Amino acid sequence: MSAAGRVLPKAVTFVTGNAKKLEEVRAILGSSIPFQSLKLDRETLLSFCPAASVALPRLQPYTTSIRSSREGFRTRVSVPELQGEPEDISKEKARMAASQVNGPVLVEDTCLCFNALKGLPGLNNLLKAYEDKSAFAMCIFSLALAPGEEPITFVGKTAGKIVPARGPSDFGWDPVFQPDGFEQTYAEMPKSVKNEISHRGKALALVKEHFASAFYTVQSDGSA
Ligand SMILES: O=c1[nH]c(=O)c2ncn([C@@H]3O[C@H](COP(=O)(O)OP(=O)(O)OP(=O)(O)O)[C@@H](O)[C@H]3O)c2[nH]1
Ligand SMILES: [Mg+2]
Repeated sequence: MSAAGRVLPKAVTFVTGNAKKLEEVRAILGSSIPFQSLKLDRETLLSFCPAASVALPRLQPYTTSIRSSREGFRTRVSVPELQGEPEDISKEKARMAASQVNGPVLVEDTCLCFNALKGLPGLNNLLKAYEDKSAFAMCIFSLALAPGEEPITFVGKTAGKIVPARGPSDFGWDPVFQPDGFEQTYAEMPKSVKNEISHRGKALALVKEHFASAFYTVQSDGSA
């Protein structure tokens, strides 16, 4: 059955505990799709989603607490961190979030992949042992239109290399990732340039295409 023309009960909720991600998603999406944002803590998420307590052990959960002042939040937030294949993680996040929000949600999972290694603290030291510094940044968005519905995924990848840190250090590994074809790291380049060529920008271009072809409409009482 096609989802085209489907009426959504409310605007899509982008669920994340990461203020920097939200900032970029807002800048990239603009008003192209109807969305709002929500920070969810792990306990709330789990309490609304009994199925998650079954799903989580399968994906080996652990909790990461973010000291939010670094990311611009006033309170300490705790978001669920799952381990597994990136696409599975992203989909699982979407399932849990859709149950909690009781409506359409968009989530994302991001990783910096260096051969078999993912973005780790002290990456440069770790990579000293390797001649090949090539890497790619990957972003997987998952859209769940309703609780219990199989999420749709959108993947964006940007190839580059790991370099000694350059530029502002307010967003994760941005200072050590230099995309191919550029002399600047993600952290050094203007935000508009990063958003155009980034893993996140590419994945969101697919999300936008999906919305453009699916013709979703949001019920006029969008606050429901
Ligand atoms: O330098 C960066 N440039 C980026 O463009 C970017 N996107 C994500 N990250 C970092 O990668 C880790 C796992 O990300 P992640 O997907 O698990 O997100 P998260 O747990 O922070 O938030 P969320 O899961 O609530 O959405 C987190 O430390 C994020 O800060 C980035 N770092
Ligand atoms: Mg996370």
